[in-house]
Amino acid sequence: MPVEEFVAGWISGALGLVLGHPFDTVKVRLQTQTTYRGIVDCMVKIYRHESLLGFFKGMSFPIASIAVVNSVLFGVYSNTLLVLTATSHQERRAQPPSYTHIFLAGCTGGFLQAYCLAPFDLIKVRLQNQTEPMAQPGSPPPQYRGPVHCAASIFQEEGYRGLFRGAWALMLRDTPTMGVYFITYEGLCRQYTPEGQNPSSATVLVAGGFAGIASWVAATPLDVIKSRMQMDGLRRRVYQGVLDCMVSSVRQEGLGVFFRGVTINSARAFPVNAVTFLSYEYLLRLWG
Ligand SMILES: CN(C)C(=N)NCCC[C@H](N)C(=O)O
Repeated sequence: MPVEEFVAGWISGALGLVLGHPFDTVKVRLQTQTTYRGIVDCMVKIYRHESLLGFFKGMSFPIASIAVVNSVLFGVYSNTLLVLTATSHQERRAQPPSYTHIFLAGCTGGFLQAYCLAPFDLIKVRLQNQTEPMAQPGSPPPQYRGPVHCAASIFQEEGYRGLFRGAWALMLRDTPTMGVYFITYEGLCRQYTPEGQNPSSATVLVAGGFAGIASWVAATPLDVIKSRMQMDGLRRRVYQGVLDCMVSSVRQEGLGVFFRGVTINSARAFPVNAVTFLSYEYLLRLWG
């Protein structure tokens, strides 16, 4: 099994993650807390109460986990295409796979990455939702002192299964939307690249950016539900499951709830995924 795709997926994912984390913090707050009036209000409040560091809460863990998660996504995607079409990454420009194969490979990558991502994403969301200022002498300590403490507390209170809270919503979110992600990327690259050639850096940046936006617009409804399921049970259980969370969220907040965070998700998705795909393609060409 070729491993370059796994390594390239890891490095490119880490670059994208650092760039996108401040947007991600604002998004998670908007989706799970009602104290903010919008993106700007949320950013101003985070900056005033928690300083610039507030935007980077919960980042150390995703940086470590991106090694697993993004490499699983890109590695499984590419190796599934290899099984389906018997072409390696280098051969695919000359013999492009069908969109059905690309979609199936993307869904497979998304499904498997969601399983690896679930505990890391839960810890990230719990840490991002802590509104206490960081390292202020005299202020009450936050519930979780850091990612390891957060993981240990969840494990102690809720057992191994607690670490997978929201995992179903995450799998439902990621399986089809990763198909959308790779189809958009490949479709745009093919559209703007002469047959048989590699796409230019500008094409990769634009196609990667739009692939990120398309997949996140499709993913946002389940992203909201996923974040709520992950925050559920901190004091008492509110939702019985994914469906119950959807129904009660719509009852209380209307259909618009499914698009909470869509603007910030899209603003984050463009630069993150432009950089992710550019570094991924660059590394594979370097090693190929
Ligand atoms: C849930 N969806 C839609 C996605 N994860 N889409 C692919 C983008 C992956 C990238 N690491 C990012 O975080 O934007």
